[in-house]
Amino acid sequence: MTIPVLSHQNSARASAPGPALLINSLVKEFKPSKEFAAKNPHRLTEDGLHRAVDGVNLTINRGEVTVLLGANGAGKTTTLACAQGLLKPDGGSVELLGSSPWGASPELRSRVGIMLQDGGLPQHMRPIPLLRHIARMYAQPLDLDALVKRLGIDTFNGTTVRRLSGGQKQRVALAAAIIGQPELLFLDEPTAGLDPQSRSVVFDIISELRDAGVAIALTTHLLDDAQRIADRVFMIKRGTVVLSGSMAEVLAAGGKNQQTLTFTGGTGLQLVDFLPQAQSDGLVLLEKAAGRYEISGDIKPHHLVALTNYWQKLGAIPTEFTLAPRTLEDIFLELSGNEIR
Ligand SMILES: Nc1ncnc2c1ncn2[C@@H]1O[C@H](COP(=O)(O)OP(=O)(O)OP(=O)(O)O)[C@@H](O)[C@H]1O
Repeated sequence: MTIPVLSHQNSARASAPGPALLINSLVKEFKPSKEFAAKNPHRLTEDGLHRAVDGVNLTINRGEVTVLLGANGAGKTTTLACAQGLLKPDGGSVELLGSSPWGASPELRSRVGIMLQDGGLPQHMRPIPLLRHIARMYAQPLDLDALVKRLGIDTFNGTTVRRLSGGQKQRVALAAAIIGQPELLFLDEPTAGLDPQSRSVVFDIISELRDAGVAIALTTHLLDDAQRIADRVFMIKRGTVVLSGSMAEVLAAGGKNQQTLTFTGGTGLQLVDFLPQAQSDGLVLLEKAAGRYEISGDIKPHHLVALTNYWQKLGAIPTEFTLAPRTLEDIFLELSGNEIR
């Protein structure tokens, strides 16, 4: 099932000139909390401020899903709040559908859909009356009955927003963000907390919106989901973009022939035991958990031969063995480090 009406209106928008959102050299500073200032003196400006966004350049194209990645506190929400006109930056510029987002006209606002992390929905209303109310604010809303059925909202309409589960609130928040047929859609963690069925429906809806020409800016910590859905990636670390490009470019960053081999075997294995030349070939072996290993790098056929010879000598085979290209998660962890923020 696809979302009715959607393609009709948005296909014309997909060919509108220029990107849907253009952010140039964006800077946003906050007065830091005492705790932040004490723990991070090196991250304060000369004026004692915390520069949460430090020169971000970002483009969101029509007909594409763009994902913003970054550890907690990296500056994603602040960047998007500036882009949406909710925060005034201290430097740089933002063009939202060709105009400034600050003091934006109701007409401009009606072309932008925003799904917030906490839903931002009135707590006392039931979902369908709430969505009907929101739909009335738009000139050409989506077919409410079809949307509600698609997202399974009809199955919990007897409950007010306050009492909905996290995943149910997410679905209502998504419906509220797209019902006005936005040209540019901001989705904050759209698949967090969803069960597999709802997650799959949300993926399908996002793909259909993208195919209909909607520009989608998405933040998520679910890197599998990001890799599955996004066309373009911006990775933010401490307020600056550290990696950007198409998904294919980002996955190829740092070497095209990077792969990860995972297997389970006896504990305490040393790389040199079974792959004598592996270290000089630049491979890295990690024992991720007891008896569970990960070899990463430019893995060649002779490495696999050495590995199977080793197992033949032992008279054993691993209980699990996978060889896969580097994932977005591998790249994210390399760039953002393992430290918790
Ligand atoms: N109003 C504010 N006053 C002071 N500091 C703030 C304010 N808003 C955000 N910050 C700080 O700015 C930094 C960036 O926060 P932001 O919410 O943009 O991060 P994020 O990348 O969205 O993180 P998360 O993944 O946890 O949502 C954080 O250190 C945060 O504490």
